[in-house]
Amino acid sequence: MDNTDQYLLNFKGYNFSLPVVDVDFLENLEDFEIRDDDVFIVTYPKSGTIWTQQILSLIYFEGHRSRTEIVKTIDRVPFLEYNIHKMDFLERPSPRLFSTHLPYYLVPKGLKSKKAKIIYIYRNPKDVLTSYFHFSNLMAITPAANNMEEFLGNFLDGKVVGSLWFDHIRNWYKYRHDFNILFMMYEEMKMDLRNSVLKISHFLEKELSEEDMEAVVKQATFTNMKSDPKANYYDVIHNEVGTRRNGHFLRKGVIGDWKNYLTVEQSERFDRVFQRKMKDFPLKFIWDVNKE
Ligand SMILES: Nc1ncnc2c1ncn2[C@@H]1O[C@H](COP(=O)(O)OS(=O)(=O)O)[C@@H](OP(=O)(O)O)[C@H]1O
Repeated sequence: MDNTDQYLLNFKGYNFSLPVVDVDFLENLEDFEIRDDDVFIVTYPKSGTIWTQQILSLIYFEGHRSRTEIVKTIDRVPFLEYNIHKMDFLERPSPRLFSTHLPYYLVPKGLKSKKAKIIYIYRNPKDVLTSYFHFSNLMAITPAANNMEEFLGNFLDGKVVGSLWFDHIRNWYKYRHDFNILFMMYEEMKMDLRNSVLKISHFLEKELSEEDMEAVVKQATFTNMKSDPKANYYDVIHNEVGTRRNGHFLRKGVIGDWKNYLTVEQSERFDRVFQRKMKDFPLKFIWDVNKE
């Protein structure tokens, strides 16, 4: 994977996906006008973005809950910096929902008015790494990850889209008081989806009826999303962006899959870096279904 330059665009110290980013848009991103009722999902890649896109669009749009309006999740909650459908964001009716992988220092400054809401989803980084490894082999727009050893090195060096996982989460947390932000953990969503949807809807000040809550939870499960063409990105990855092989964006959706892919040595190497970079970091991580 020594051809990363073909795939990465480093802009102001952060790596974007070169084939799908619009540099002119990035140049003006700081001044992108934020509305008070905008909602942003912020994630490091492979941490639960599509899942939260689905949850938010189900919370906000009756037509999505009832399955009467056929709009793909990616168009309901588009990526700010990867606007692959060239949507006119200024024309979008409120409330606008967005996704982004941006680091805290590159987001539009209007978010600092603390009116628009941000939901930051984080996931244990060994599962992020594992999910990312598979994603890199699947997608044509990322450098193929020849083997885990090589990918681990790139991940730990931040030579991937999203740059360093450690910096992303640490800084979003450090500067959290500058924003109106809720931190949610992928593993908690996995272990108690209902309660997580409740937390998210409280934060969004969108109280759901019992019936609507049921509909959201049911349609946001891994199994349901995997078989729902609006929610599983099938079209986006296979017919638009392009893949190298067969595979699904919704791969396994479990906690602790890293144990099937990292050797003991690789895991220990990861631990050493994690301990060094994350010491004093207050958020806890769940690495395994059985232990924290
Ligand atoms: N409903 C649900 N439940 C549990 N897990 C889910 C769900 N939806 C998506 N996923 C898993 O999230 C991983 C993809 O992460 P992202 O959506 O953040 O990817 S991306 O950054 O937008 O490319 C990817 O993880 P892995 O399966 O481990 O590869 C998806 O399967």
